[in-house]
Order: sequence, then C-alpha cells, then structure tokens
Amino acid sequence: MEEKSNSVTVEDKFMKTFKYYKSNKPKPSMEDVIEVENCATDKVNKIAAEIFTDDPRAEVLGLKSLRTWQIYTFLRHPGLLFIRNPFTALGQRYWVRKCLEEYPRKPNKLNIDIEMSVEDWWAECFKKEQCDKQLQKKLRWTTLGYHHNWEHKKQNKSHFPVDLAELSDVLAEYLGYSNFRAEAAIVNYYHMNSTLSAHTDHSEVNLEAPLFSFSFGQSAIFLIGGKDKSVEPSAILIKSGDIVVMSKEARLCYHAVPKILPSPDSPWEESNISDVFSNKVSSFKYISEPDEFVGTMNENIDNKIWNRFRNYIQESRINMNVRQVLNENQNSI
Ligand SMILES: O=C(O)CCC(=O)C(=O)O
Ligand SMILES: [Fe+2]
Repeated sequence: MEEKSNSVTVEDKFMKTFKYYKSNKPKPSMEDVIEVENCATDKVNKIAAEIFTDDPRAEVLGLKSLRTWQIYTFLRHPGLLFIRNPFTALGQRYWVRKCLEEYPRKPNKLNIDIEMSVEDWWAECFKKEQCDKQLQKKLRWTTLGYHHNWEHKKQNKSHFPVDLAELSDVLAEYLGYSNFRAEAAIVNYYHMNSTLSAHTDHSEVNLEAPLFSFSFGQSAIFLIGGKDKSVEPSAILIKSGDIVVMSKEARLCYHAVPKILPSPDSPWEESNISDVFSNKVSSFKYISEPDEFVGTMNENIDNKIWNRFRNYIQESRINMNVRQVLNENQNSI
C-alpha cells in the first residue's frame, strides 16, 4: 500500500507489518515480537522506580505493592511505558467482571446499539439457561464518560466509573502525573480472530495527558510506530494484566492490534486467593463506598460467581483504554 503525501510517494510500512502479523497462512514468526522481560537492552530498558512509600489503595484495587512493579521503556519509542502485570489474581478477576457485567450497561454506548437496543448486555446473554454466545461475541466496545465524538457533542457524556477513576489515579500518581483525571474510556472486547486497525487517538482536547491501557485475558501483538504510517512499527507482546502507557512523544503515534494469541497461562487463576480488607484504606479519592467496593472484589474468590467470567476470558481479550479529555483548568467542553 502506498500513500501520497506532498506529492512524494511514501511506503505504508505500518500496513505491511500489520498484514504480516494478522496473517494465519503463513503464520508470522514471533522472532521480532518484543517480550519485555526477555528482550535485548538495545531495544528495551527496565527502569528502577524509586518507590519509598506504597499507595495504601493498591491492594484493595487489586494491585501488587508498587515496590514490586516492573516498568520498561523502549529505545525506539520515547514516552512509551510498559508495566508487566502489576495485578493480583483477585484484581484481574475484579476488572474482567466489571468490564463484562457493569460497564456495558446503559446509558453507556455500545457498538451493538446501531442494530439492537440492549439495556444490560451481560444479563441479556444469560437470560436463558444457556449462554447466548452469538450475542456475547457481538460486543466489540463500550465507552465510558465522554463518548467517542466528544468534540462534536457537548452533552455526549455518561458517568465515569469511580473504581476505574481510582485505579487510573493510583497509576497516574505512581508515574508523577498527579493532576491526571480519568474522564473517558473505551473498553475493547476481542475474540481470537479480532483485530484493531492502525489509528491514532487524537479526539481529546488534552493531548498532553498520558493514555493508560489495561489488558486482561488472552494475549495480543500490539504494534506501535510513529506519527505517520511510513515508520515501521515495533511489535510488542501484551499479556493479561499488562499496562501500556502512551505519554509524551508516544501519545499520538500510530498503533494497532493485528493478532490475538492464546495466553500460555491464566494469571486470574490462583489456588489460594485471599480476601482484601477495606479498613486499610482511608484515602480513596473517588470511591465513596469502600465497604461495598471491597465486598464486590472479594465475591470473585467464589468460583461459582467467577465461572461465567472465566469462560469468557479464556477465549477473549479485554482492553480498558483510559484518557483525560479536558485541559487542567477546564471543567467542561
Ligand atoms: O487493545 C489495545 O491494546 C489498544 C486499544 C486502542 O488502541 C484504543 O482503544 O484506542
Ligand atoms: Fe488507540
């Protein structure tokens, strides 16, 4: 594929790599796919974060101690950060369940709205005794907070979930973005044959704030290139629990998901998952009912409750893509 720009023909190297990794026949080689912990230091660097005090919210939000977080940078992609699964098994279960059971409820917007009206997609999938797999597979995205075309429709907004705002705040504080406000999110749902084509995320008013991307379930090849598609992208393996941060120069770079891969392990499964306690926390910024929150978190230890969500995530991937929309001193669009 070739694209004309200022009468000069430039090669779309992004598309070429996208097609290479999307292909089933022949299967792509995984040789050049970056797995952060096994990658040569001329591509990836592990940075030692100097964390002296843990965030008291981390454990109840399903995160491991901030002192144990493993954070990576990429030499070809300044501003791109990768945190290797900082979630506990209980945390993975909580966020997967939220993305399936709660976030797709109305008034949030869903891709299936154009063909049907569903108030509560997850409940609808389980209306009959057998799960409606066809309906289950139809959901590809839902938006939270400011919806996708926020620049055009000022009132196009629903409530942003307080739990996801709190999780994003822990990450933002950890990275030194203490003024970050989570105002919009897209939750993407992928099945084993799903892809997401090359794009940049530029509809927010504030393009300085970082973008946080949380992934759960099956693995993915994530491509990230440059400000235009002539830059050959890097391929990075994203596994369940991994967080990708697109900040600074990386915030407006082209990216895509050409392939979903079966996850070799299931970090949402652990034999001895123990309860978390709300009395440890006195510092929530957004969550006003900590006991209720912790109650829901602990419910997922019960495999009878978790089972439906487990069945879904064993053959799907979920990505929560969180952004700040407004500028620091702005209150509305
Ligand atoms: O699924 C992913 O990892 C990326 C999703 C994404 O780029 C988006 O929602 O804009
Ligand atoms: Fe994106």
